Amino acid sequence: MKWHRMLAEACVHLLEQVFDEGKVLDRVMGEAFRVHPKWGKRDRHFVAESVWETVRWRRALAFVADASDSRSMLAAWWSGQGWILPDWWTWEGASVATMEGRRAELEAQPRAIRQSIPDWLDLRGFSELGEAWDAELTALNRRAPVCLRVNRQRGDREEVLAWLASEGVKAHPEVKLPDAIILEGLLPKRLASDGRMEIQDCGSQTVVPLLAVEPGDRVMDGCAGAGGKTLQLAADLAGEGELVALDVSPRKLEALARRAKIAGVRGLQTEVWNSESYRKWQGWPNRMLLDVPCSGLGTLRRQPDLKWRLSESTLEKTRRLQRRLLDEYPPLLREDGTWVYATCSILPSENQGQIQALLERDPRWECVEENRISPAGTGWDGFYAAKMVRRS
Ligand SMILES: C[S@@+](CC[C@H](N)C(=O)[O-])C[C@H]1O[C@@H](n2cnc3c(N)ncnc32)[C@H](O)[C@@H]1O
Repeated sequence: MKWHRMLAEACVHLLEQVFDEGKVLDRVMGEAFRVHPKWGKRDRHFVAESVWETVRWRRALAFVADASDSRSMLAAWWSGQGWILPDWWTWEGASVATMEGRRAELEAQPRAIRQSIPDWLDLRGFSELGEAWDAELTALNRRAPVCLRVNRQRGDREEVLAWLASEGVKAHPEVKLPDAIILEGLLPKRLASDGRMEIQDCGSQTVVPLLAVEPGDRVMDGCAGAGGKTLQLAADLAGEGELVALDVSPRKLEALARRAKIAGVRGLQTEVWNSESYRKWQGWPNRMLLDVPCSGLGTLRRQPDLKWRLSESTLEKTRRLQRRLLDEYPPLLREDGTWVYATCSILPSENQGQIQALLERDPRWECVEENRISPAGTGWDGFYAAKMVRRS
């Protein structure tokens, strides 16, 4: 292991932005790579892995180091990799030898420490999921591979796999899903915006098929964001039918429009949700996706900083928004319409709990199918989707 002092110090600076300033890890890393174009592949790998894994294992590393400052936690992470720390690396916490002993004690610590999550979240998860919570946390603490969804409008999976192989990218199909490819490394940046495929986790790819969109449908994506699922809906429409993507964020809709152009999507309208939207779209869609804002707990593998930013009060605020969207959007549907409620959470209070509560306050609806993607059961991100129709 060859140490570069500037890179090690950069890790501290990045961790402070995440832990002390509450910044989003993914953005912090993206910005760091942008302002340090001279960092080579190995440098970037060292910084990304050190920072990412220290964020993921923050609490466990603080236990091992017996201190919670970033330098100590990094020392705990690096020494845990078997690396000999350089003399110039100083930290407040335990010595490397003491850390060895404390590492051996980690398994006997309470779940919140060994699985590295805040106490309130551990209580919440256990109260909702019971014994299954521990296994879900284990799965959510693993590193996630890059998953792709083949854009069927631009080619089939075999063609994309052959093309990736010709570009030197190792990949294999996910046999349980029709369009999914799992990479055995990272996707080179120059291939990412090709339009033949989108980066989309396997769990996420299970939501849109539940809506059973067919060419000719009028589809509304009510919380489209930057359009991961809108593009999948467009592929199901195969250029026949209409698709409107709504969101409260103009910035996300602009990103969606850019992605849609690259993917060759036709007939897509985007609209920032406003006071007129409700009247304008009344009775228009026969298919609707409501991929609502949620805690994002099912995606902790990909955004481990989330667990340090969430709180019981933000969770409650999110659940209130989910309830409001469940009341506001589905009445827009045509009489014979079908809609799907989805989250990337594994908490029943954001999932089946919201659907149950809706059925109690509005008996017009009926849930005809549910899909719960457990990270422990699948190795994918956690998702929930409920297919809803009007009660006959
Ligand atoms: C889970 S994200 C959507 C992710 C997206 N469907 C995808 O697959 O990439 C939820 C989205 O709901 C949006 N949102 C929040 N409040 C909304 C509202 N009242 N109406 C429409 N969208 C809203 C957020 O801006 C966010 O982009």
